[in-house]
Amino acid sequence: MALTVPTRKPPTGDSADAPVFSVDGLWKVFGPRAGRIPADPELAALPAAELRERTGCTAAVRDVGFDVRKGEVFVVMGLSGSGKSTLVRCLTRLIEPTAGTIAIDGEDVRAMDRTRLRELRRHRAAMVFQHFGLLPHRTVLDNVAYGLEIQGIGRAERRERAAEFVVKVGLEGMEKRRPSQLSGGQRQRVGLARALAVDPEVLLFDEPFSALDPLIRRDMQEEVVRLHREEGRTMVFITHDLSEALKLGDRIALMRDGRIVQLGTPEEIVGSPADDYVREFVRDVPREQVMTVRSAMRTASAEETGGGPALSPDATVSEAIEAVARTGSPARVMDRGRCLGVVDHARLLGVVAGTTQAPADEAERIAVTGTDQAEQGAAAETRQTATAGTGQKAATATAGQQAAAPSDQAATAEADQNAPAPSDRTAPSDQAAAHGPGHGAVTGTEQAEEAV
Ligand SMILES: Nc1ncnc2c1ncn2[C@@H]1O[C@H](COP(=O)(O)OP(=O)(O)OP(=O)(O)O)[C@@H](O)[C@H]1O
Repeated sequence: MALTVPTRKPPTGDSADAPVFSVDGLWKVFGPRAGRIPADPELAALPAAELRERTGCTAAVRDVGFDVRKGEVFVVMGLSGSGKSTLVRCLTRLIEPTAGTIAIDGEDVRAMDRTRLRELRRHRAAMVFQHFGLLPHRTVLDNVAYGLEIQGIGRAERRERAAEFVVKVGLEGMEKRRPSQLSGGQRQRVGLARALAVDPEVLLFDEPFSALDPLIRRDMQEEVVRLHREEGRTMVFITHDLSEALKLGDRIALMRDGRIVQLGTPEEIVGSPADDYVREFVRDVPREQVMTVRSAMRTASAEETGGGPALSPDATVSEAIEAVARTGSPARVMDRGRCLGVVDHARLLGVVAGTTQAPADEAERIAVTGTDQAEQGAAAETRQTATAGTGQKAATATAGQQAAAPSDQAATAEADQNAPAPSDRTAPSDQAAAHGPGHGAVTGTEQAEEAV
């Protein structure tokens, strides 16, 4: 598996740790009398197959809690059917949760009325689907301007803003083309530009690149990283692709059977898997490309602090291997002029071999054994960074409004999921809401337009 994990920087400023989304005890159960499942400890504890057999219900999301912090790329990863899409759709109630709490900037999402919900989806937390659902008879520029149009922004202003985002995603000169005159990757860029143009606080991406061929996909991932780095927007990104998760995520929530089995930075997930399932999941990841030197360093001797190559605590083990191989001596891990520790051949090999401890544990150990107070402070700080692991990467964007529109419609029509449903698969409206255009719920772009 080839990986290029971008160097991460923690967000700065007082609001860096303020959650945008706060989720607690969230359940989504599909099926008859779904509400009884979370309320009954015995039913709630049943494995998926047994639950289905006994109640006819599927618990797609089971007692999930997490915060999405401002400015981070929060990746929801898991195999097909693990509950990723359901979870993310619950955030804006495109799927109605069965139990639990969801807040955006402290506001209770479950208490929102229809108008407030519409406002939430259009302006605050917009969804970008796998198929961006471009309007075939409109030009690139008008497709990008479309989200602004449904926000009621005047023609001149929306075209000006749209033009700005067309440039931003690298489509300058293609403004007058129609979607049929674009490649798959270029179409994705139009969708991304449209999302960005409406300027939401959070962008929710549902496997936006999974239909692209590998090269275009990599291109688009880099585009997202670049845009995030430039604009620092909060993003929630669903993927079933581990390398995509490691590349894009500041933190990753790994899902299995509706639960989050581990939530952590890529380094924490790869370096310290929570259980055998996660360990198996990350087995083939090239650890040296994900782990940083903070997980490999040891305390420096007095002699070592004085010389040798210098690396930042965020440098990857792979970068350190290069530095150590080039100079033949241990490399110092430096933070604002202080030597936090050193990495040598043995420590670096330990990471590659998977025998080195988790980053947080390691930083803690160094904090305890460090040679002076300053070093202790620095190591503790390092641990903080490793744990927080948020980044300045990535992008801004918004939901394609025409993607949001049909889902809006579907969600509005949606029945209360706690009400009896005829079968395991719940009401058609729920399915539409659940999967949006990318899953074929509302596929026609004209339909989308009408819906607005
Ligand atoms: N409308 C529905 N009615 C009944 N069960 C559903 C419904 N939607 C989803 N499910 C079930 O909920 C579980 C989680 O589905 P979900 O689509 O959230 O998974 P996912 O991880 O996003 O999968 P994929 O990667 O294949 O999109 C699955 O078992 C699925 O069959």
